[in-house]
Amino acid sequence: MTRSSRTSPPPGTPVPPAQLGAPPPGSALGSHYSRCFGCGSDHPTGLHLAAVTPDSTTVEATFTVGEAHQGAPMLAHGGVLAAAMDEVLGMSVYLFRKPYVTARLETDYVLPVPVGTTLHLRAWCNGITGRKAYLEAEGRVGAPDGPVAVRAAALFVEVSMRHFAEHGDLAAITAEHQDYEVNP
Ligand SMILES: CCCCCCCCCC(=O)SCCNC(=O)CCNC(=O)[C@H](O)C(C)(C)COP(=O)(O)OP(=O)(O)OC[C@H]1O[C@@H](n2cnc3c(N)ncnc32)[C@H](O)[C@@H]1OP(=O)(O)O
Repeated sequence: MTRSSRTSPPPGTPVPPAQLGAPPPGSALGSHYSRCFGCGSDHPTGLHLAAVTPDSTTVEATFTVGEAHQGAPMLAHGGVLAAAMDEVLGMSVYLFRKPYVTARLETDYVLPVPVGTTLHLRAWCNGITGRKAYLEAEGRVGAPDGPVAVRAAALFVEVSMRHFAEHGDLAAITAEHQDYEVNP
């Protein structure tokens, strides 16, 4: 992956261990919001990512490219592929049990991805320092060890739950997802 300095952890940045309260190894990861474009089951044309954590610190997910996800005829749109990477990266940082948002997302498109392809996604953390989490992900065609089609590197920044209350619809999130206190 070609990463910029903004998505590369400073030397010595520790990779955090699995957190107390993280889903146990092998757990399926639910959606954080049913209308989320990435993981929501109620989104009619969303990505419907199905994800598990093998070890409580990384995420593996699948996403099948549908007709609603085209850019060129019968090929996945690059922005949709970036969204899939953003989602799996977000799922992985969420394993560290704090709210984060994407601050920067870098993507390498390595292969064209036809409609009907199942991408096998994997995301992991390269380090967390202060509010900044450095993450990486890849998407492989057809199988977990298939050819790499997409790579991503990202900086996520920790926010408080007030971020969602002030800028979005906190009630809609907390109605479905009650393991965060708004005013801890
Ligand atoms: C309970 C369920 C919750 C479910 C959550 C689902 C979330 C799903 C994930 C998403 O979809 S996120 C959506 C897309 N992202 C956003 O909408 C974020 C929009 N951006 C912001 O809100 C703010 O810019 C941000 C919170 C990221 C940072 O603003 P702040 O004012 O809080 O922090 P600040 O600007 O001081 O930055 C903190 C640090 O990050 C660094 N930083 C911020 N943005 C950066 C950037 N783009 N590139 C590099 N560094 C960046 C910044 O330089 C600084 O570094 P230092 O601490 O070393 O000084």
